Amino acid sequence: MDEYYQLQPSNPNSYHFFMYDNFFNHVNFKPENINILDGMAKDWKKECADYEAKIKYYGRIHIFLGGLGPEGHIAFNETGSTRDSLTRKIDLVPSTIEANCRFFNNDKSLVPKHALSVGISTVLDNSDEVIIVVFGKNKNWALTKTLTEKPTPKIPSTFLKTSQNTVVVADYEAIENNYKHKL
Ligand SMILES: N[C@@H]1[C@@H](O)[C@H](O)[C@@H](COP(=O)(O)O)O[C@@H]1O
Repeated sequence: MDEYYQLQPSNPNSYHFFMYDNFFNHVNFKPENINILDGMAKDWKKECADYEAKIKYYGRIHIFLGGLGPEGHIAFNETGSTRDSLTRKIDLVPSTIEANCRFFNNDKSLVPKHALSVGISTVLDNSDEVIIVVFGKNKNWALTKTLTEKPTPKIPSTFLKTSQNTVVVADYEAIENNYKHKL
């Protein structure tokens, strides 16, 4: 769904590396059937447009499987992302850089400041099913807002409610919080 901008695929913190290390290296997918945004693309606009075109060419995505950012992002759709957003380059917000610096020796200066990401429309309008997994206490706020707020670009995950085909899977820590009474 997303990749850091200008981070080599061989970098252990890239989503390329993560996906190969945790999944693709253990299954027998044909390489030509693996499609991850190229964060190193010289022309990021073309890369993003080509990604959208490829999805349209194949018809639909059967399942999007993603997580939830601490301030309510889906993939890297940060605050301000609109319901009709498509694949594009995104400026990461401070809370995302803060949350992800745990993978970069806890050094915020090492976290890329931009990413390529599918948009909200890309996810919700092109898929049969969206599964969002939400684990941990630091997702309390975002999960509560996702479930209780009206859809708003301020918290892009609230747009999940505009699709009939979204399933949220959360652990107890993500649900049990100060906002529990509102759920
Ligand atoms: N770009 C990714 C998102 O796609 C992911 O949803 C989020 C939450 O990940 P996790 O569930 O591992 O906390 O982290 C990053 O910001």
